[in-house]
Amino acid sequence: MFGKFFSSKAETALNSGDIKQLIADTLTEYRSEIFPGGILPLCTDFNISHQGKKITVALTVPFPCAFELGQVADNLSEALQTAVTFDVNLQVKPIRSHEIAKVGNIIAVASGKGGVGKSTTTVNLAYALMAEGAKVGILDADIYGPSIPTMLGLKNEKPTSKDGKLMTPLNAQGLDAMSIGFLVPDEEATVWRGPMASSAFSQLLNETDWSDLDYLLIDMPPGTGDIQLTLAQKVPVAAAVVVTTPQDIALADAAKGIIMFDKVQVPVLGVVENMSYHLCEHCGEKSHLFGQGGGGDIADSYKTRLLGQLPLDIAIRQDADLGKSEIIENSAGEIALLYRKIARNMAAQLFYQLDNRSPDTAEVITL
Ligand SMILES: Nc1ncnc2c1ncn2[C@@H]1O[C@H](COP(=O)(O)OP(=O)(O)OP(=O)(O)O)[C@@H](O)[C@H]1O
Repeated sequence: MFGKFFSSKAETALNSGDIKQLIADTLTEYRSEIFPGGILPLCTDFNISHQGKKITVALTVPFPCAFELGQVADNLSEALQTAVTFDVNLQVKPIRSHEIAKVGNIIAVASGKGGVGKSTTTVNLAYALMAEGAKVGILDADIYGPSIPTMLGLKNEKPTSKDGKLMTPLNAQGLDAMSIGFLVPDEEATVWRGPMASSAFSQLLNETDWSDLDYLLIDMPPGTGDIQLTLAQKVPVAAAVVVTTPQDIALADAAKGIIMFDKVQVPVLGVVENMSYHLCEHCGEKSHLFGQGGGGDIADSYKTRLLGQLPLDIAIRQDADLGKSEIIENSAGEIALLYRKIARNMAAQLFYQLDNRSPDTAEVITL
């Protein structure tokens, strides 16, 4: 794209009109998994300004995508031999209306089978969405085995209340977090029966003073029984993501999860295949310990998509145990980038699946 433009301009220097056109063309013609129709047609605001040799492109986008926009800005800087920075304003539209103040889209993270890494994935996707530019909260609905407090490094913390009515969520390096594990000892919640567990969960959701959030991720209890069905029905969930591992038994349960959300008319954004492969730390060879291709097959069979695959990696397990996340600890590492890609896919899917209006084309404002 750049080559075509520059060769047509031959030896002449680019004026500010040319630069504006090049940036607009680049953003219009750019294609990727999350921008199948380009970037500019999705922007509700777009403005280019020059300060000396620096060019700032201000744009408003409907889902978080900081990493990809950063790459586009780098390519433009190189092509124009001038520093191009994007000033990104994120405006995520709430898809489903509900009464929970200040919360945008609620996304359930579910798994048919226990132990597939659902909570680990929820925490990392929450940090990944944040790294991509969104304001994010996490609500632990895994009443019978709340692991979120440990994974966020908040094991012995307790929420407080400013007004004696609403609880202030805990802050985990920028994430709003709430869990039954903050309020009652694990042994106590384990013996609760279905109705008590679901009313405790409703209270957590409704009586928390959430910050302004673009997304609230809910770590669902594993399985597809009554409690999961009740939660899926009662909570105003905009969409769901199903986490699985590639083993047949996990895939069969993941399918049940997709069917459950279908039944309650909650759209499934896609499947995340966790522990997909292991990379040998010596030779770098990829081995598929639990089988290959299962997540993609199940996504195809149930007309959803594979949002991404994550390795079985000791760093993921160690971080989870220590209340850390690769997205913060090693933000440029391969694992952090994989989670961020899945987070972008998930957010983009939510936008495309549920917002089928043909997007307005933003006007290009003069330099
Ligand atoms: N990709 C991964 N690589 C290595 N270890 C992982 C990975 N994902 C999860 N784990 C580890 O697997 C174990 C189970 O993970 P986790 O608690 O997230 O599963 P879960 O599906 O939420 O379980 P449940 O809902 O049944 O409590 C944890 O020790 C976690 O650190």
